[in-house]
Amino acid sequence: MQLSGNLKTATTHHAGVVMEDGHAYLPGFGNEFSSEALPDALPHGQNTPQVCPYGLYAEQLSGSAFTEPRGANQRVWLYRIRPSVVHPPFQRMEKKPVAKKGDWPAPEMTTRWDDWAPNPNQLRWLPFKLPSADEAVDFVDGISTVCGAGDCRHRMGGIAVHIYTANRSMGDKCFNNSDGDMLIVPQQGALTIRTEMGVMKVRPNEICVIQRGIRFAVDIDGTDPVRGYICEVFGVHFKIPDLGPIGANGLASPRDFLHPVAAFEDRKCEFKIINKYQGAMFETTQNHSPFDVVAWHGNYAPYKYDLAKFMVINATAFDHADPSIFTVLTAPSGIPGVAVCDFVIFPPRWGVQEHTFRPPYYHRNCMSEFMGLIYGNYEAKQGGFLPGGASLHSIMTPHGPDKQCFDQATNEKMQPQRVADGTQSFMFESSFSMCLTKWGEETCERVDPEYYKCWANLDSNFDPNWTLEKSNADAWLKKARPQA
Ligand SMILES: O=C(O)Cc1cc(O)ccc1O
Ligand SMILES: [Fe+2]
Repeated sequence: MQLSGNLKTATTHHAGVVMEDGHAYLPGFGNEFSSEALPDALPHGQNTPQVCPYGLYAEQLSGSAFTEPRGANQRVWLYRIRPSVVHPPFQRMEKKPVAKKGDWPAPEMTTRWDDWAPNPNQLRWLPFKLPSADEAVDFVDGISTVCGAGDCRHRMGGIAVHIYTANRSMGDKCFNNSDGDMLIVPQQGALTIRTEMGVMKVRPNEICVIQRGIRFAVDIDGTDPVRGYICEVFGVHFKIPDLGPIGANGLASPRDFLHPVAAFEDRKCEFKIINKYQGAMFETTQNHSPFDVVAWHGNYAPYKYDLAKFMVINATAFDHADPSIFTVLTAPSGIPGVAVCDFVIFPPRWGVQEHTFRPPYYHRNCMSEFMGLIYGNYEAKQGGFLPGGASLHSIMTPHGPDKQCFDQATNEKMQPQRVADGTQSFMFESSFSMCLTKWGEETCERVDPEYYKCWANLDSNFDPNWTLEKSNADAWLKKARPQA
């Protein structure tokens, strides 16, 4: 398969499974993979022979401390044409000038959380602006930070939520994020992502994770603008959640996580490496492609996942289950059950509960909830929350269904009905109290000042003369005990 330049993919027993996007992948969450683009490029029986096959260099990329327990230990061995260290020194990148053309706001990626004042209000963003045709913006140049918290300089964890927009491919330029793992959620337009481990195509309603330090370049089809969301986590890695009483099957299945197969290019060229290190951007230009890994083995590799494959588990009798039942991936903090980030989706499904206010309940949470919409609409807000937009309900910030949703859900006939058909919304739920950035609250010019009004007409329905007998409210409980 010819992918770009003289990129060659695996042709051996490590060839992976060719999926309908035309690329080959290695399935299985957390597996130990082996992949070689040329036969016998992986050394047999050892990692570092005196001379590697094909004259390749062996290089280890560690995603965990050497001494972490086996279940948490992540590393990959790369067999490459040149070691990554062959590059001129990185230079600090100039701050980008404010965009003049169109009304697309100049992007700003940051991990400085104290530059902007806190705001405890409910926030909603209209769809983030896309670059106009006369602005050439690639994926890494088009990233802006909306909110986040925590420190990328230690392993205690942290989170940053970014929006990306782009209308150009990165070409001979790649991104090396030294700070965190990136969960990328395309909302508009497909991404073809070249990585050191191979190529992945990620379309809207698919997501991918590219771990810290893995070099990657994002290409797009033509110049149609793309947009999406990124959740960057510091010091931790995403994993699929434990299932507890659900059993051995359900939610996201390990076999549906797809990793690229080895693909390399042996190309002399001016190749720019962008390095985000301690929140600052650096660049260098080397004289060859960094995508020169002929073979690799290990368990530290990017992956993609199709959200349509999520096996939904939900309440089938009464009441509304907490959204944790929809967790696709979790980046755990050190505290049991507490996440740096849970990636939660609200997938199409049946709603069948009876005697129940079916939409999300009103609540205040000790977690931050950042939501995005890939397509369609969100079940608790039929209007205003639009694809490519977002909302943030911060720690202890009250929120819940809007007036229209409340009225509908309190009057609707309790029969099975499809929920969220033709839609896909998601949430980055974090135990961190996230700070807004200047870009997020001001520069992007997308904060909807009217948001609070969607709850304003939720009037009192209080009836002091209400009685249990008159209301017959417990009839359904009695029905469940016919012998009594
Ligand atoms: O606030 C939201 O819309 C997200 C959410 C959904 C849900 O089903 C229950 C709780 C919750 O926070
Ligand atoms: Fe919520």
